[in-house]
Order: sequence, then structure tokens, then C-alpha cells
Amino acid sequence: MHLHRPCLVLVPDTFVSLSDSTLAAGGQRADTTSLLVQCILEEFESVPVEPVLRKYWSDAAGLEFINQLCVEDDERAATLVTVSNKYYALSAASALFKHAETKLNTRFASASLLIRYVQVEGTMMIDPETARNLELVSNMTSKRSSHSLFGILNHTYTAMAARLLRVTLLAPITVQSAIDARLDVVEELVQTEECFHEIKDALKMLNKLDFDKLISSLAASEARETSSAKAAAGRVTQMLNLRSIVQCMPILAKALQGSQTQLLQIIQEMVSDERLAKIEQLVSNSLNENSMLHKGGLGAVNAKVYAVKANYDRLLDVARETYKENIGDIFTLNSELVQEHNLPFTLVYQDSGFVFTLKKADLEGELPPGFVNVTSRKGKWVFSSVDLKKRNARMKDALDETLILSEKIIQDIVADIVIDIGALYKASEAVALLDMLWSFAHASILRNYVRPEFTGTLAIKAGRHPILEGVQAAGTLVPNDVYCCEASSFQIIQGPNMSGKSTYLRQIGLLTIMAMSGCFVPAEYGSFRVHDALLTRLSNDDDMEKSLSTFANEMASSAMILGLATADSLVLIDELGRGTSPNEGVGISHAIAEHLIKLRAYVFFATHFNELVTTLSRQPSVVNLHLSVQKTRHTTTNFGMRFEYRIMDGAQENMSHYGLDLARLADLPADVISEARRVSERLTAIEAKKNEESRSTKVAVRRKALLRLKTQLTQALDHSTLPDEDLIAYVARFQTDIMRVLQETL
Ligand SMILES: Nc1ncnc2c1ncn2[C@@H]1O[C@H](COP(=O)(O)OP(=O)(O)OP(=O)(O)O)[C@@H](O)[C@H]1O
Repeated sequence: MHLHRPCLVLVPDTFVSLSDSTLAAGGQRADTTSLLVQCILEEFESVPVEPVLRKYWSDAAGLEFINQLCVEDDERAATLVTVSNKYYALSAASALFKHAETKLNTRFASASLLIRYVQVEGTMMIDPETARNLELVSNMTSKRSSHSLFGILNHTYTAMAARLLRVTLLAPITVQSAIDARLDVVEELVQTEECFHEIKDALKMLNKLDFDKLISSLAASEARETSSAKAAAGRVTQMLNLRSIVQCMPILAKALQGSQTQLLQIIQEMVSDERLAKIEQLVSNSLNENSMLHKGGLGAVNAKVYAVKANYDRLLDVARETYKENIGDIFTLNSELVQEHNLPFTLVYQDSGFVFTLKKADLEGELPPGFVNVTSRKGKWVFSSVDLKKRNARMKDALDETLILSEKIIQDIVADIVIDIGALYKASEAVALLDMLWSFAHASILRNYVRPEFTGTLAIKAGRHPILEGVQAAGTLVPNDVYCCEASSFQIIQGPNMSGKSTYLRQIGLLTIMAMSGCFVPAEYGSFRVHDALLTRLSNDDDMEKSLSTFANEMASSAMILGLATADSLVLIDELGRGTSPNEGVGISHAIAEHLIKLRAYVFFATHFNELVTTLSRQPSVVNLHLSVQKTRHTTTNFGMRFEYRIMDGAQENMSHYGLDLARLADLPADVISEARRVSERLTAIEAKKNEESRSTKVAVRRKALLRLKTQLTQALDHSTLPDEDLIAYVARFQTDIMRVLQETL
């Protein structure tokens, strides 16, 4: 549900208590409301939940609706077969269409809707909490801020592409051939400037147009006949928008001519469908060439009145003539009054009709008698007269008449268009994908991203946090490397507070999502693995505020991670075990870590617990890293250390005194601090001694070296493109390394 941002949630009426027929978001709920509905209300606070009669949730009716409404294209048969035994999907479809009919007064033409059954497979699972913490689609502190991955990558022109981008970031694809096809397109766009600009110009013409909405409103008609002038005006606007869209398709197709990548060629085919030209013909035959869309005022009204060509329908021509005469009458009335009073009245068109206006500066004394509804606005008098009102009413009648007649004509055209509506859906999909990939290319050029590879090893050289890159002052962001393979699948990351641990973890998640979405990545080089899930336990400020529930939260997300993680998952854990006593924290963290190590998922585990380094490092696939910090002279602002934000090999040393430095900054009495230091140094010394004794036994070292050798050899076998001679030299180096380790650990 998070993927598609619901605007309204329908539930069976038996799920909500009888007392509240419409549940306002966050409203009072009686106990009889089902747990599911309660969860939905909590999770989607601002989304209204509305009950639909239980009898409308019928799988048979759902299948009937789909059978009747699904567009006649090559996927129709497959869709019908796939959904035929999906009880819940069918019941929900039935309730949805019944709701449209009974509450929204909307009925769809047969074979007019694109209906697909989309499997969840084929995308990476990202839970909503992770999406929030990584700021995938919205900033955590301010909803309006564009500092999110979506904000950084969104340069789309159309609403469908923005929606596709959102869904892509929340559920990146896991089919490697599909990712590669997207990357090929982005690469071609980045490299061929001319094609890049031509596509941009064509997309610009579609600026802010939403095909999908337009197409479904073409397919919809009112369930009960209430033909109003307002609805008629809406229809005319739809047709004018539709014409802009179909006219733009040949331009887009031309921009794509000669493209090298397969995906761009497919997109070109989809937007060159001859049925689109047929639709263009239908619209052009009946609509005026030059009836462009106006924003408001009389221009906008006239655009609708004159949208249908002259001589197309006799009655319409007559109605328009009347309308024109009525407007003429109003202008005549104005000139007469100007002459009579010798005052420069002007006419202004408002929704309710014409009114007179007069600049206050042009009037000495009072308005002449006989005017009504006098108001003052921005230095002007605005007013009417009985005569003007009468003429307005006549004009309005004529206007309504023309719009209703126009709508009748347009209804007939729409009926013809609906036959080929499948082509419009295809074009919409094609444009959305193209617009999104163009947007990726644009972001890649702007910020110097590189094309990622998929090799199974996670190797990033000089990776940059994409969101921080947009916020930090130029030159202050420290790029970092990542290297994670089977032999080093569990990485412990240490560093004092504020040293950049979370940023490092988040950067790994964000870059993986970008790569799997088919976008270039902010790094000098990036190699990735296709993951089935991105699972995280990331701390954020929210948690701190609700510190009481931190532990419960931690355990809930840990349970989720343990339940869902597989060998192909990417797991990011930031400071587990903070919400409980240190001993318990270490115990729980250790147990969870061991489970993940056994699973062989790729795990990045940031922790403050030194003990974990000791207990976990014996395992062959565990690697220790830390974020470097330099001791400096103590000042009031730097706590005596300078953060370098650079990831380094090996465990962190001497972290314990950092807390003491902080304490001194907080003005703790000197004797308390010196006692704390004495105890802390003794404890550190004892701990160090213990660590020394137990630290990585020789067996562990050998095991680790052998595992590394295995990965290096497999990789060389799978991916090396070196000439034989160099490959031999390369492999010989492994031999020297392993011999050295074996001798040292005899
Ligand atoms: N690579 C980097 N380059 C530049 N600045 C960075 C980098 N990484 C982190 N920072 C800065 O350091 C601040 C703290 O980073 P971060 O929150 O990642 O630290 P942390 O070690 O996770 O801290 P804590 O343990 O308190 O959660 C960030 O807000 C950011 O401004």
C-alpha cells in the first residue's frame, strides 16, 4: 500500500463499527473496528477509510468486471487466467468498481481499462520503516523538503514518470536483464548529447500532463445521466489535452530515431503505434486547429465554445451564433453606459458572467445611481446592473447550450477513441519509462555518476552519499570505499558518535537502490549484487524521543530482519541493543549477528560494543572497519577530536575516552572525571589483556585466508578479462599470499 500512496481506502462495511459510517482519518473508533482497519488508520493517518457493503466484495462479480473492462490487447487473456483464482484481488476489484458506480457516479466503457495482475516477485523488498529512514521518497524532518533520494533524482516532466520513479525507488527491480536494459538507455542518453536534448524538448511539451488520469477519464462516463454544462466543459478540456498528447508522439518518435539500445527502440515502437495517428485524426477532424488551452477568463471559455470545428454540426453553429450575439449585446450595453455617464467603464469576465469595473481614480464623487452589487477591489469599483444581469443570464444559457452540444459531439468521438485506447495506455507506459530514464541520465550528468556493474561482489570506490552530496558544502563530503564479498560478508563498523557510521551504512543502501533501479551511482566505480531484500535497523531521532519504546522497536525490527533475511539480502544494522543494559545489549546483538553470519547475507553492522569485535571476529567472514578520528587539541567545540569520515580497516582503538571528553565538556566536577578515567583505564587494560589472549586464533586466521582465496579465484574465473599471462601473474600473487599466511600460522 505504501508503494502506491492510497488516496482512499475501501474496506468491507462489516470491518468497521456501525456507529461511524465514514471514518475520518485518525477519527474515533469503536472497539468493533477490525484490527486490520485500525492498523491502516494508524499507518495512513491522513487517508480516509470508507466502508463498502460486504455483498459488493464478490469474486464472481470482480471477474465479470475485469472481463468486461479490460482492454483488448495481447496481455488480456493472460490477465484473465492469472486472476481467475485470486479470490481477494477479485473481490477487491468488484468493491472498487461498485464504489465508483454508486458513490462516484462513474461507469467505465467496456474494454477501456488497462488491468494487470502484478506479481510481487521481481522487485527488491524494502519495508516502509527502511524507506522512511533512508529518506527514499521523503525527507524525515520536513515533508516538503526535496532532500530525499526521490528529490535528487526527480527531473521528470510527466506525472506518470514521477509516479514510476517513486515506485521504482521503493521497490527496485531484481531481474538483472531488465536493470541492464535500463542502464544501457541511461548510458546512451548520457553519451549522445543530441538525442538527450531532442528527447528533453519532446518531453517538455508534455509538461505536467498526466496521461493515465486522462485516459481513465476518457473511459469513464457518468453512471446516472446528469449531463451538465460543467461536465461538458471538462470533456472539451480532456479532448484538447488528448490532442496535445497524441500530437507530441510523432515528435518523441523522431527524437528516438536511430537509437541504439533495445529498450529505446521498443519505446519508439510504442509511441509510433499507428492507432495513435488514427486518434489524432479523429480529434483533428472535429476540433479546431488553434483552440489552445487558456488558463482562465473569457479566453478559456471561448476555447471550449469554439473547440469543435465550424460546420461540423448545424445546431452547434446556431447556438454559437446566439452566444456571440449575447456577448455583443453586453459590449453594446457597456458602450452605451460609457457614453451616457462619460466614464471609462470596462467589462471583466468572472465565473458568474460579466461585471463592470471602474478605476477609483477615474471617478470623482459617487457612482451614478442604478448600479447593483457594488464592491471595491484593488483600487477599482466592481459592480453590475439589472440589465447586465439579464444579458449575462441569456449569455450563460447560450453558453451552456453550446457546451452541451459540443459534449454530445465529443462523446461520439470518445466512443471511437475508446476502441483504440490500448495504444494510449502503451504510449503512456512508454513515456513514463522514457521520462524516468531521461531523468536518471540528467541527474547522472549533473552530478557525475558512473554506470554500475553487477558482479555479485559489492565494491564501491569513492562512493558518495547522494542526498548529503546535495546538502553539504562543495568539497566537504568525504567519499568512501566499500568492499564486501562472500569472504567478508559481515562487516563490523565502529567509530565514536558523529564519526559518520550511519552515513556510511545509509550510503551503501542508497547506492544499491540506485543501481538496482537502473540509475548511475555517485562513485568512481561501483559493482553490486542483486539483492532480494534490503532490511535495516537504523536509529533515528524519532526513536530517541520515544526512548521508552526503543527496545521494543529494536526487537520488532530485528525479528523482522531475522524472519526475512536470506543469503541474497543486504542488511544494515545501526547500533542494536541501545535500549537495554549493556550486557543484555551485547548478548542480543551477538546472537542476532551470529544468525546473520550463518545466513551469509551481506551485513553492515555499526556498533559501540567493543565486546562484539572480540566475540564475532573469530568467525571467518567477519571484517572489522572503523571510521577514522584524529585526536586534536581540546577546544570548546571539537571534543578533542577531528572527524575524518574516512572508513579504515581494522577495529577501533581507544574509544572509551571519548565519552570522558564529552563528560568534561558537560562541566562534570574534575574529581568525578578523574575517578571515572581511572576506573575506565583499568577496565580497558583488563579488557585488552583478555582480548589479546582470545583474539583470532591461528585456526580462524587460516580459515579466513582460505575463504578469501576461494572468493578471489571464483571471481577471477567468472569475471576476469585479463590476457592469460597477466592472469597467471595475478593468480600467482594469491599463491604467495596464502603460503605466507599458512607458514605464519603453523
Ligand atoms: N562522508 C562524510 N563526509 C562529510 N561529512 C560527513 C560524512 N559522513 C558523515 N558526515 C557528517 O557527520 C555527521 C554525523 O554522521 P553520522 O550521523 O553518520 O554519525 P554516526 O557515527 O552515525 O553518529 P551516531 O553514533 O551519533 O549516530 C553527519 O550529519 C554529516 O554531516
